[in-house]
Amino acid sequence: MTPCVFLLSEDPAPDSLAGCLAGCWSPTALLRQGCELTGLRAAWAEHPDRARLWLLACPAEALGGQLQWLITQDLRDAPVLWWTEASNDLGTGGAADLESLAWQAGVDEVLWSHQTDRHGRQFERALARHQSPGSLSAVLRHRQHELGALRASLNDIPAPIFVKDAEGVYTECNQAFLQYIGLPRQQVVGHTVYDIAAPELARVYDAADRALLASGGRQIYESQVRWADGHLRDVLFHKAVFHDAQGRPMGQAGAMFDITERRALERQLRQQAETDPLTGLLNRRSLESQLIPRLQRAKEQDSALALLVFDIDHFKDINDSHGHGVGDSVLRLIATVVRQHLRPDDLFARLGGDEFVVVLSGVEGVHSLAQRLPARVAAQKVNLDDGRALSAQISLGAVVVPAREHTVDSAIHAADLVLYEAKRLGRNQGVVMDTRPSPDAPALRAGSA
Ligand SMILES: Nc1nc2c(ncn2[C@@H]2O[C@H](COP(=O)(O)OP(=O)(O)OP(=O)(O)O)[C@@H](O)[C@H]2O)c(=O)[nH]1
Repeated sequence: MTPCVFLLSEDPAPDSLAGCLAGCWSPTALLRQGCELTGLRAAWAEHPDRARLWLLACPAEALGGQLQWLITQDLRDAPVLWWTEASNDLGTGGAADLESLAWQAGVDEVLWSHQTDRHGRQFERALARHQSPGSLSAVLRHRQHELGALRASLNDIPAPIFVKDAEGVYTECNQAFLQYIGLPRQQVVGHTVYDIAAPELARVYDAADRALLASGGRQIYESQVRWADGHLRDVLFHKAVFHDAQGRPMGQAGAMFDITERRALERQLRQQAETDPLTGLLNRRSLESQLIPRLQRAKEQDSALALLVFDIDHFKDINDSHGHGVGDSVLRLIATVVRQHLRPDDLFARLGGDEFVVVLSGVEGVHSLAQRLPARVAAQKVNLDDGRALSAQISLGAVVVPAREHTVDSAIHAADLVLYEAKRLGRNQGVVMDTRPSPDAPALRAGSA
């Protein structure tokens, strides 16, 4: 049966194509895009029983437009072959990319000009492949259409999406994924995470992939991904295993959600909720939440807790004489000075106003610290606007108490009582009360700066 070939082409069609077609198909069956639409429709309707085929001869940029035109004219019910000139510098990868692009656009088969001979055998074989409904080619065409449509939809989704086989080789990904990691498609599809990510991150992804394949089902986890600009971003992965007809895992598909900004905001909110904004120290609430488990551990080990409470002497006078701004500077300076004398595991909090608490990670050194801190604080100066300098002093009460006898509040209260004692003794000094049941433990020791 003589095929009815509808050629959509630049006008005129390339000579090389015309030459090829002349060998096999009647030129009367060729139509050009420039022809009258009514003429084209008439020609289309005239041959309903003959094998019909669209032959597009256009540059890659025009392909999508031509296919779209066929669809909008309701003329897209015959196979579409795309005849194209392969430029010499395209290379194998470039040709594969172009074919993939053509399939995504809805082309059934790509015919390269250099492969078509002057007798048109290429065209005949392609026609035979595409006109037999049960042929492998028709099935493949159907699949390619589906795949093309799927790829087009995946590319419309803003979240990066990827598909891997059971060996962890990427078999598909969308445009957002390529943009996210900053790699071209050919460096991703056909490769594994070890080819596209730094080894330490690749190991994390690979372990998660293996765990998911072993367990089946779905997986949601957070990890970091190096973005195209080189920065690490926080990413939430949603992944699922897919199976073949026999239920064997074939691979996994995943979507990535960038949660970097959300995590940063959470960190900021958590920090605001846990710290005193003026000094950056822990606030009362987070001191309690960190001290409760520490106290519990000390109880289990039947050990002691060393806790210091201090406040600024006559702080109200500083505020009244120099203003709240200077008072704030004094609070910040004292926080900085005291922090320099603590270890990383010590807890340091501003309870409110001019009252601070330190919980030492061990009891040793509490006496020397209690005596040293008032002297160190008194030695510091806050510069005033008028050129003068102001120094502040603190009074400090410290307790060493058996953990089993105390709650957080009672331990702070015990230290508060010792602080009053320091004030009563003349301020600007630290006093320590050790209530451990030890015969040689000194009950009360005071020291001034
Ligand atoms: N600048 C400043 N002052 C504060 C802040 N919070 C509380 N205050 C002030 O701290 C002062 C605490 O005063 P008092 O509790 O009377 O203590 P004091 O004057 O240090 O007296 P003694 O403790 O007996 O030496 C008050 O004037 C509060 O207004 C703050 O965040 N910044």
